[in-house]
Amino acid sequence: MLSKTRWEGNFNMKNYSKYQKGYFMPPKVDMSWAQKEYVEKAPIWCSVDLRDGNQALIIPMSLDEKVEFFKMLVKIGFKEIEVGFPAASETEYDFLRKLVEEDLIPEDVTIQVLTQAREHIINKTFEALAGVKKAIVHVYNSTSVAQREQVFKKSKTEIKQIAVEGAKLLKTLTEKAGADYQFEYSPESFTGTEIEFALEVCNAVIDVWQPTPDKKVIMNLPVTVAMSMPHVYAAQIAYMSQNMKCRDSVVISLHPHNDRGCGVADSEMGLLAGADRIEGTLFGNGERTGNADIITIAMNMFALGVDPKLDFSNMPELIELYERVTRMQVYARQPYSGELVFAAFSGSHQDAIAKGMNWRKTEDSKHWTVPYLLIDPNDVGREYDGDVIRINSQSGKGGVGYLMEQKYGLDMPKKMRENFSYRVKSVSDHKHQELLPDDLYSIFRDEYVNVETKIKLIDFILKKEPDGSRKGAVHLEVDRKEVVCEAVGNGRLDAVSNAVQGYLGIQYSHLTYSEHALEIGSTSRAMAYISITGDDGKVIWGAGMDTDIITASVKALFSAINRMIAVK
Ligand SMILES: CC(=O)SCCNC(=O)CCNC(=O)[C@H](O)C(C)(C)COP(=O)(O)OP(=O)(O)OC[C@H]1O[C@@H](n2cnc3c(N)ncnc32)[C@H](O)[C@@H]1OP(=O)(O)O
Ligand SMILES: CC(C)C(=O)C(=O)O
Repeated sequence: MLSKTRWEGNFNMKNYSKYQKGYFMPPKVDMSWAQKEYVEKAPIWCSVDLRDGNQALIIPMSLDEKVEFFKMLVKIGFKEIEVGFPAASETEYDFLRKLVEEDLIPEDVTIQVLTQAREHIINKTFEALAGVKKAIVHVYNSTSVAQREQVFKKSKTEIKQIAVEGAKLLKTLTEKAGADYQFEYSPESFTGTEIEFALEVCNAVIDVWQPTPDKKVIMNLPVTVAMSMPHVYAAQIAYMSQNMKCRDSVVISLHPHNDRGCGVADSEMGLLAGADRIEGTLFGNGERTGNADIITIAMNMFALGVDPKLDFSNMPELIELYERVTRMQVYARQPYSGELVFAAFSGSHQDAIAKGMNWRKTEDSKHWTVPYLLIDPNDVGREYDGDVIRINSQSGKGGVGYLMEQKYGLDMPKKMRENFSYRVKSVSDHKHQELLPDDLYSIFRDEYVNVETKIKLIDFILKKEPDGSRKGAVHLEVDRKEVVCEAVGNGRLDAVSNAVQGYLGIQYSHLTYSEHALEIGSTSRAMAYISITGDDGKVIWGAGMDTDIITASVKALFSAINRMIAVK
């Protein structure tokens, strides 16, 4: 958390005229891509976690941490991985060497390295690549108005020359190494560059590299800093895609940062507008507000029925590793991965989810349509019990009942669920905290099951009369004194009920009753639920648990009676 003193100063939100549009619309704007509804096929994914993500960390990853992260990226299914900026530091350099020397790069994975378009940095990068036969060498220089004026203090021609010289050096050194490297160029700060100039620089680099459809180059058009709404970026991508030289020999790649919170939207719209490849990171880690979150882009495809060709089925494992090695945190509401993204605390959501889940069981529906859940949490390794229905004072009977049924096999009557859920809400409200399933079970057990505060069942013997009624005796303990009462009734429960009402001088009506087995087998127990209505009209619920079903029902009755007496 930022310390309070950091916030002292003169802030002026009225000063918005200080800001102006820093992006450039293409000379011809084509928005036909906006007719497409969704991204129909997985792009080429390139993880830049180990470079862009890593360079933004307070403490960059150690060598071992980078190796662990790399293995996870491979497991997820990335085929292109930017492993670092080998000229940046010893760790970056050594990491690349370790991958090579310990043969950690699978056959079907291509590593990528980043270099500035500066001779000594490129030389150092190639030194680090010694012995690597297949790689993507990615060179960049800034082309934006601001960088030209303020940082490089160079003309457009000079800036283009930096790119061209860098491109030439990559070609020369690759030929010298006899390697099969693919080339990538980024007009860094593309979003602040006049679009025609960006195109001119890219085309000049293409002229140097002379790609063919069999040997494509990658032109990466980064949102180094997000400056516009996503449709503007997409219009820029459409223009670049339509006007770039040798388009069939060029892979158009996107690398959106998230300054405006639109990294994912920029990526998706850019793909619709003609891009082929996405550079991004897991959970959107990266400079400032981060890079585009590849998990979200991929899972958005998945949620529309498209195979994203990346596997996020074990999100909890991924989060554990990511948080440990980056020392960052996955935000609780991060799409698809945050702790709370499948959680429903509010009653009406829980009720709809519980009904939706039950509907799926009976309807055998092919497509996932459960309300409030975009995807099935199970698909990304999340549990319905602990992750979806979560209980606090906003919860309702639907969710509470669903949890009690799923977790403990307790199928309470609907009205009892309601009664219990109000009890649960009250506990949560007063404690001001979330309640876990075990807390719910404790409340249920303490409040409703085998309650013996005033009267306790010791035994009962009832015989069936020729007319079908029951007659006999009930052995009770009342206020710790043993008593035996005569019992007569239509059935066993009715007989016991009549005996107790007579002995205690109380009255109630409208007895409702239901029961079910708790476990299957010889040692199985039964659970019975009973409600009684007092002469004040109040409905009181009780539950009884026993190995014998009749005893369970009598205990449920006694629970209800004891609870009724307690509130009087
Ligand atoms: C948007 C992005 O994320 S791009 C990637 C950024 N990532 C990083 O910078 C992390 C790794 N970088 C580093 O470790 C260091 O910057 C190094 C080792 C690469 C270079 O270090 P240094 O040369 O000491 O410093 P620095 O990067 O500040 O160099 C600045 C000089 O390079 C020039 N420069 C910067 N980027 C480029 C580029 N892409 N191409 C050509 N020249 C460049 C600047 O104009 C400046 O020139 P000047 O010395 O004439 O003023
Ligand atoms: C090097 C480039 C692609 C970059 O990281 C950026 O522009 O954000």
